Amino acid sequence: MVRRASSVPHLNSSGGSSADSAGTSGSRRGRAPVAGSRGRKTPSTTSTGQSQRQSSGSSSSMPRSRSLTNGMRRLSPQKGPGSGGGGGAGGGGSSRNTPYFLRSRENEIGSADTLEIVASKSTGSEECSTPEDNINVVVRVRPLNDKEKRDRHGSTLQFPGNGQVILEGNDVGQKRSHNRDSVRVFTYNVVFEPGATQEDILDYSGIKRIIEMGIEGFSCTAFCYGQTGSGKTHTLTGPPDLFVGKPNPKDPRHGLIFRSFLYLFQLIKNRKDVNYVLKASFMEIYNERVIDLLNPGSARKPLAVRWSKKSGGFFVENLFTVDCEELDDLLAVLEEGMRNRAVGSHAMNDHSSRSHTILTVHILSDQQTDGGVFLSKHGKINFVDLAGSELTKKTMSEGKTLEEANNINKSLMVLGYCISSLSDSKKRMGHIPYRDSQLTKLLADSLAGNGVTLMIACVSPAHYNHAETLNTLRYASRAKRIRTKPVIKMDPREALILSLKRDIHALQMENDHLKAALNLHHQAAPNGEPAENLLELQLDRVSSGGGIPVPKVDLQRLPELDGSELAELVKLYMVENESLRQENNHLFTVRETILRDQEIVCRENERLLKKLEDVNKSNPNGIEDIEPSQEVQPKKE
Ligand SMILES: Nc1ncnc2c1ncn2[C@@H]1O[C@H](COP(=O)(O)OP(=O)(O)OP(=O)(O)O)[C@@H](O)[C@H]1O
Repeated sequence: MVRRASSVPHLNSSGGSSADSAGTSGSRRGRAPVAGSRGRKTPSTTSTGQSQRQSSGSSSSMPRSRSLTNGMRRLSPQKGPGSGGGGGAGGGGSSRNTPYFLRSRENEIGSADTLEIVASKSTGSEECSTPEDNINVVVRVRPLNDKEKRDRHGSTLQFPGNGQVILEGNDVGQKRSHNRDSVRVFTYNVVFEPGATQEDILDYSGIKRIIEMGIEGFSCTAFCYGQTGSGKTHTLTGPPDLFVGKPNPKDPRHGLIFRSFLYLFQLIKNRKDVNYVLKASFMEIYNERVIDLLNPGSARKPLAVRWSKKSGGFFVENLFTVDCEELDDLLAVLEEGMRNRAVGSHAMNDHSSRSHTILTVHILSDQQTDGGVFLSKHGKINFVDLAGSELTKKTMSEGKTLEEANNINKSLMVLGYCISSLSDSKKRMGHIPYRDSQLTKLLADSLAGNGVTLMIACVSPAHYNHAETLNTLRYASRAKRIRTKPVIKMDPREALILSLKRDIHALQMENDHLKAALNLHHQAAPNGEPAENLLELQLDRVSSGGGIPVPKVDLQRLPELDGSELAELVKLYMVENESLRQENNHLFTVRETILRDQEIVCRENERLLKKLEDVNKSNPNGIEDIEPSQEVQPKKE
């Protein structure tokens, strides 16, 4: 049974979907990588150190099993249905009906349709922004697993619809107050019940909007948060056995990252007017050390996290960034990283992620604007799979696993502090402890800054996880209060030129419009009227006042210009701007004068008509002079 979102709230709890039941056999580690499993060519890789990227032609430094397409290519995608802004298969505009196990508040799923980019008007602006918005938070509830079913663990969650989830009961071991279970209601943008499929997450979580905005040049992040074993990795990548051997792209268990890649390529292929270059990196934060998952090396040497004055954010020095010319290249990055990430086993999850991972897709685009200026943007999408919070007593962690758990819990605690401070309107202006963990340093921009963020909170419905589920739901509620203001960051020189160009374009249009309007008046004016002479005179003055040559600029050449050339260019634009402004003011004055003259003529006409009427009235039997053309011809029978 499938219903539209608007009717969802009236329905009861879910039925399951077998399509999404995940197998858990196999291992992510210790298997031989499948080189060239997709028939790819040798990868071209670069390692980034902030803005300066070191070329790394050495094949020894390449990820072991990756086999990516060589070189960077500017795609010339073909236009097809759904092109232009990525509305195509996107966001909330899916043609499929909303499944009944998805509890959504109406209009909460974003898509590019709702995206309104507000270009800053001020000269020298470095950014295009959208209005301030809250972080989009959705909740996914996994099904009870076999063990939980065997042990007869009941569900502690209910789904009344309308984006709500009800948590019933008390923490195991806690005394019940007044013999009554407590009931807590939480509301999110969307709640995915246990029967939701991987495809539902793509269609209804808002990830499509994230991808569309990434393409538009925004910095976007999708992250999964939740206790260990709650389904974060399952949601983002699918079960681990998908990455063993040759992956089957049609497997319905593929997670959000795989599906997002497909969607991303579908969108950019439809944009004929833009050249795209994609690059990807994949890292993990393991015990507070950042490891490059595309180039871990045998020693798994950690990379440094540094502050960039230029971008005003943290970055990982010397992180590999792989050029991804084709979809297969991106998928190879995902597979390679999944094989290299740290996975362990404990009492609550056989394949527990022991690290936080961040897979980043950089989307560089070049688009020629109406004014002939090339506009380049750098959007990115981070997919963050957080390690799960865990109660070490429950997971029975010890030794290495215990150390990992402590680090995981510590960094999640710092993330919690940051989220809590950012969600408080007073505290958000104060100190936010981003620097206290590598994770928060690298997520700072996504959480507070100019990015677009989707949080998928994963929870278990089992009663014995009540405390952890409550924690996650509270965490998610807090995150929902965080407001961000997505901004496209641009090169300041490009932004300045673009802004001036935009002004000139608007003034030019105004100018054309005024001239056309004046020309109409000109034609309408009776011959010999003084207004015509005045108009000609004025228009002569206007056209002789212009004539400043419009400098042609290719933004790609901007970096080659030195300071004085750039200053000269900006000066020319400003002069042209000023001249157009003056010309337009002048045209406005001319128009005013003509309108005034017209009014005088109209009034004069009215006066004459009135006079004629009076004459006719005073001479009712008089013979009227009738023009020959106005004579009435006798009608022929
Ligand atoms: N929606 C789901 N449908 C079917 N199985 C699921 C679902 N979510 C999770 N699982 C299964 O539950 C188990 C734990 O999931 P997963 O490893 O994704 O949890 P996690 O939150 O990433 O845990 P950790 O933090 O320990 O890494 C896996 O066997 C996974 O396949």
